[in-house]
Amino acid sequence: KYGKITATASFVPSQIIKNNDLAKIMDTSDEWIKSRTGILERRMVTTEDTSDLCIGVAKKLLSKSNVTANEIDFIIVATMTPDFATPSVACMVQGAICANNALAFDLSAACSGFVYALSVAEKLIQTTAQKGLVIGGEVLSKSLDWQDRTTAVLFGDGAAGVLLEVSDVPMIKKEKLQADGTRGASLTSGYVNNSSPFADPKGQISPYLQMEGREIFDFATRDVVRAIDNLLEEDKDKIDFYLLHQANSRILDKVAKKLKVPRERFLQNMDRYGNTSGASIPLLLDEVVAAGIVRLDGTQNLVFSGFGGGLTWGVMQVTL
Ligand SMILES: O=C(O)C1CCN(c2ccc(-c3cc(CO)ccc3Cl)cn2)CC1
Repeated sequence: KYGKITATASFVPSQIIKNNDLAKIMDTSDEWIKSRTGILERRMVTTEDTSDLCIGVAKKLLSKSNVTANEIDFIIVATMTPDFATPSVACMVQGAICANNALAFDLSAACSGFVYALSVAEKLIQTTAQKGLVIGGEVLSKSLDWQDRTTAVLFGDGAAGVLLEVSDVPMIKKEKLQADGTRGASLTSGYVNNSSPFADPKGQISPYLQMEGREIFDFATRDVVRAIDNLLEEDKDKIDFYLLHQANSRILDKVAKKLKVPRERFLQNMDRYGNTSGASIPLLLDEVVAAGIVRLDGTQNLVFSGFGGGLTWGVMQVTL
């Protein structure tokens, strides 16, 4: 028994924020953002929260397939920006679509979240489950320090996901999920300071996203490249498309070069969405499936690779 992606869907806020919209409120420019990241615009919520975006994805996945909500056995949401610590976004989705037979939990692996979640979901199918939803969803705009131009311009809001159903054909050919907590301080977000009347109010830690950009950039172009190389070995040329976490187009340039793979095999849409962390890979997948570039007919070999906070990184070779 294996998991197979039988549908993809995405749900993004309607508000588009262009680079020049940011240049109006902080000391940055379209030129800087475009040249250093490849980002031209991104979506930002007005009133929606992560649960709203993920519920939108779930509803679309059900309507695109002939699967009913009570047939869903599990819902996993990969997010680093949940509405609440509890209830999980996954539980909020479960309630909203009345998937009353589904277990539901959030998975916290930042930009590796979708790959981690897809791997875990596949294990549920290999043991007991038949059908489930794997969704990556973020409202990063609520985590950003809007006084810090080095991070505020990089991120966007959005959600996307897949319907996974049991199949006799293996989808995941190879996978490797990794973490390095000793480097976790390079990318932090969402710290909640203790405010108990009995606590010692030690130095307050910022609740906003903070990133050592150079460290993370180097991590992406070293550790992640090594992980992809080690996993694929001689399969590199068999891969039709690489769907990497959409953090920065210059990173895709460097990774393609180091892997000696044509750059055009590295699909991208961060130009229109920015870095949407756990949503970035499913958002890209849904777009290229909708465009007919990727087909869910078992004829194409893809690589999914997420990398980011934790630090975490994950590589998966799939045949969709
Ligand atoms: O060119 C410059 O000065 C700067 C240099 C730093 N840059 C970076 C650095 C790191 C990331 C990034 C972030 C995450 C978090 O999801 C994950 C993975 C990555 Cl590789 C994105 N951009 C932007 C342009």
